[in-house]
Amino acid sequence: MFLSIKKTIDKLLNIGFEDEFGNDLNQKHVVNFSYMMFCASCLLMLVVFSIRHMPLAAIFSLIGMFIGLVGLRYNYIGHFSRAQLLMPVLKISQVSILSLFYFGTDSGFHWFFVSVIAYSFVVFRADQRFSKYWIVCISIVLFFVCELLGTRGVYLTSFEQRAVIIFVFLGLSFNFAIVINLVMSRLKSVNSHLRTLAERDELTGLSNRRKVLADAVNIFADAVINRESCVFSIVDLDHFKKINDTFGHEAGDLVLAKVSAIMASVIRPQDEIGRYGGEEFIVIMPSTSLQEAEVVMEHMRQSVEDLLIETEHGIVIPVTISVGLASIAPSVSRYEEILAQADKGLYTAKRNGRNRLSVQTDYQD
Ligand SMILES: Nc1nc2c(ncn2[C@@H]2O[C@H](COP(=O)(O)OP(=O)(O)OP(=O)(O)O)[C@@H](O)[C@H]2O)c(=O)[nH]1
Repeated sequence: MFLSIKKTIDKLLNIGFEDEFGNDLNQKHVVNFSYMMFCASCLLMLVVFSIRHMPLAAIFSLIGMFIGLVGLRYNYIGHFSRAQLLMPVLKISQVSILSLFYFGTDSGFHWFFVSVIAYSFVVFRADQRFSKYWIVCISIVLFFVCELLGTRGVYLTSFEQRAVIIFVFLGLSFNFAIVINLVMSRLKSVNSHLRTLAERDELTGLSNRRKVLADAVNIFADAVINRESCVFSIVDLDHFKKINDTFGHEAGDLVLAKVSAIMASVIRPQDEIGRYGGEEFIVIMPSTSLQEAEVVMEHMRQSVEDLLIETEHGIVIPVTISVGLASIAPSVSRYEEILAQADKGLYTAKRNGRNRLSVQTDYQD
């Protein structure tokens, strides 16, 4: 149930926004949330004033709610700056009027100025310092005005005033809980997006060099600790320069993307693949013997050879790969040694005519 409430709140806060990673998205969510809270409070006051037969105050609440909806709409249709600025103006007016003239300052209703200050710090960017500090200053001054004037609630009994204090406490807690939650979950999603960007190769969608080498370190360490076999393989597209020269760089990119996709689809779930650089890739196969690795890589070689890559002019580009393989050995203490060995295997495969595998076993070379 808690999850479905959270999902509904998330959906509400996301209305009007794509799941993007723009700078302002977090602020937009907080602005959305603030308007929703503001409209809900206006609705509540409308009910209270109607029950208490206070038509003028009820009309004010209605107008407040209408302006709140206008602000919400500004946010949805992209007038973010207007929405951003209108909110604190509304909130400051609402808190001042209700605190001074209705609830009385004994109710502590003016503590809601704290939420205005928090809003300013979350929503305004560094280049909007001027607005931010003005709003903060006005909120602080009005808070002290309320505190010093000490007006009594005109229409409230002392019991009702206590109820307002509890309402202020709960309202502020809810406000802070949601705003902090919004900021934190936004930070988390931006973080994971940045990590994906930092670890992915843009063209092929595979792990980039940094990520695949980090995987290599971890898999190598696990293999050493568990005394298991593991195989590193380096894959290189054959005559790729010729492909670029004949069909153009764009066609070359297309070939890289297609070959990467097919290679990623034929490796096993436990294997890791990444772009080492240019038209070179690394495949790491943990807990795998050389014979098993050969089967996987031969399947890959065949799948690439069978691949039909057509240019936009309908010309089929023939593409093959050469593969060097090397397995962990008792004498090896660094993963770079297996990689260097696999690279020797690749060199042999190229020298022997390309479109083939070459297993390198002799670390003495
Ligand atoms: N289109 C495209 N080309 C790239 C990219 N990265 C590297 N290249 C090209 O890949 C080519 C690699 O050429 P070489 O290293 O001579 O290798 P090769 O032509 O594949 O020859 P062999 O490896 O000996 O079969 C160079 O022309 C690079 O410009 C890329 O991201 N996109």
